[in-house]
Amino acid sequence: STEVSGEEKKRWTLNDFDIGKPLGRGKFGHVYLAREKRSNHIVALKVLFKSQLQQSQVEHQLRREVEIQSHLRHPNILRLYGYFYDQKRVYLILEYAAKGELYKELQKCKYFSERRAATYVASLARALIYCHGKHVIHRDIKPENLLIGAQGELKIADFGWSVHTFNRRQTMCGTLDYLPPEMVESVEHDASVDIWSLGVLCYEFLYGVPPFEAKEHSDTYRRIVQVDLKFPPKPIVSSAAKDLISQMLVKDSAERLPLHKLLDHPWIVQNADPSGIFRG
Ligand SMILES: CC(C)NC(=O)[C@H]1CCC[C@H]1Nc1nc(Nc2ccc(C(=O)N(C)C3CCN(C)CC3)cc2)ncc1C(F)(F)F
Repeated sequence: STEVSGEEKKRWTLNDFDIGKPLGRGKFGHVYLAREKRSNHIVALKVLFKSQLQQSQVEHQLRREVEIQSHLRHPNILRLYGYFYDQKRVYLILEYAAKGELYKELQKCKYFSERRAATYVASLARALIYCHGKHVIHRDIKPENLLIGAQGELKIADFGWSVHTFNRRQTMCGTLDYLPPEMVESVEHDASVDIWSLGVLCYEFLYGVPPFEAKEHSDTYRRIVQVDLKFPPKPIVSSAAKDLISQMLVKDSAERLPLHKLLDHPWIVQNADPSGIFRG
């Protein structure tokens, strides 16, 4: 039937929630632990100030983030249950990730074991395969955008930079001729941008620093476009891991290792926990 379940139609308000401790600051406001009164469901409530959103002209980006993330259902993608707003703020009702922010965990550990890194990379690859299957590219895979669930599983969050690519041919019934430049350009990159970012993330999980880091932005830019990939002698990392990273950090996007092939790579097969949960 066309009837949607209550939750989609539901008009949320602040009165539906008991607000708990602050979890920290996001880009445009604070995030609080909260409990939905009727269901006692624990959520994270991200509060964004309209004034700041307007200043930074990110309203369209936020609308796209909400539209995209609310339709994605995957164990390694943070759920967006809904949103509401009042005079001054927009509230996002998000899944609560009990074990917090991955980048803090990486800072604490300096770098991860090969088993932990492979388990995380495999679960992210599965989440990205799911996204790409829905023509969604995340475009901003990095430690700051990853959270850890109660069982230690990774959750991709913050789809602020994601785009919904459509096959222009289907949408434009065959001809591209009538597309203005900005629409043709809008998807100049394809899903393989996420493969590159996952390769950078894998390197950072294992070495504690990203591969093309440099003091000046211009130097980082040059190292990226030249794919100036070097593996330091310490910490000691297996050649299988270096082989996988080398197959992902390839300049020609068509040559990057496809995500489904990543899941069959020896380093992943030998090190990743199939459940996506790192048990230490
Ligand atoms: C992806 C995005 C870019 N990042 C964010 O939005 C950030 C901005 C602030 C918080 C986080 N957003 C979320 N955080 C959680 N869980 C969480 C976070 C932090 C801790 C933690 O370590 N403490 C409270 C510690 C406890 C100990 N004290 C000392 C320090 C803080 C524990 C659980 N779940 C959902 C969200 C979400 F995303 F839904 F909002």
